[in-house]
Amino acid sequence: MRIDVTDLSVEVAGNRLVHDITLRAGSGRVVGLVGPNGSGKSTLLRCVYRALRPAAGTVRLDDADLHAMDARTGARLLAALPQEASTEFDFTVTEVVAMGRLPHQRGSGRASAADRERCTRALARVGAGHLAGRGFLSLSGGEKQRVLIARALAQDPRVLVLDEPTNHLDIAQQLAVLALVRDSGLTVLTALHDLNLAALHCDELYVIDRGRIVAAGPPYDVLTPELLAEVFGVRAHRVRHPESGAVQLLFDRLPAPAADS
Ligand SMILES: Nc1ncnc2c1ncn2[C@@H]1O[C@H](COP(=O)(O)OP(=O)(O)OP(=O)(O)O)[C@@H](O)[C@H]1O
Repeated sequence: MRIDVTDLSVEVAGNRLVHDITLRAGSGRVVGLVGPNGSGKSTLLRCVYRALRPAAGTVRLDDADLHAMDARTGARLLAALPQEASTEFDFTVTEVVAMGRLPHQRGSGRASAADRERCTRALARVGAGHLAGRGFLSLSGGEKQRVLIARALAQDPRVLVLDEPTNHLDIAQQLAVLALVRDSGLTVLTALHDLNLAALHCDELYVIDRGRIVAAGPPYDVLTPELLAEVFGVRAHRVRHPESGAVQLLFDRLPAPAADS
């Protein structure tokens, strides 16, 4: 299933934070959204997963307008990992993951054996099966993140929208989660801070700066030293991974501008 964002603008409290964004994640593609702090990544993604309504423009899944769908239909197609997921109550891990099944349940809303099986499998896929009986609030940041990814997988969506899925994860878990996301075969739109992880795991990248898309394409074409200086204010040197050949970046601070004499 394809995600098409067309001419999307988003306003929060009367401020336009995201301007005229058009992007596409083709079916089964992993598309990364990168940009400096405060550039609008979360605001854009929140509108894609319907926590915000667009001020203008559309988000479509194949040809269906996501913001015109009822909540249950939308939740069967799209699962999200928000950046700051708050669970106010101390649910168990099993209960949190089971929330992912709600869009599929009718009537009593009771989980079936098949629902429970899906939840167990989703937890196992993120290596968190041993946490099933724990209280969610007692988990470490990385453990919480994995449980929330399991909830999104248990939702059995066609499309995943992820805001910083590697937050709080150690390096082994970062690589494991991104490999899992890739291997899911789902269409993925994900914000990532780590440009090297983005280069390794994404088919295409969109770069957002001050609420506007400023570059798009395959990682090697997008992550140029010129763009990284311009948008992120860093000096970057590109190398090839010695085994995979993937582009990787080495960073330095840009030299300070010469003082006026
Ligand atoms: N409710 C709000 N009212 C006013 N400004 C807001 C509000 N929410 C977000 N902003 C501002 O909008 C801009 C974009 O925020 P957003 O969270 O989308 O950026 P981001 O790219 O996800 O940042 P980060 O990488 O730091 O997570 C920021 O300058 C932020 O301060």
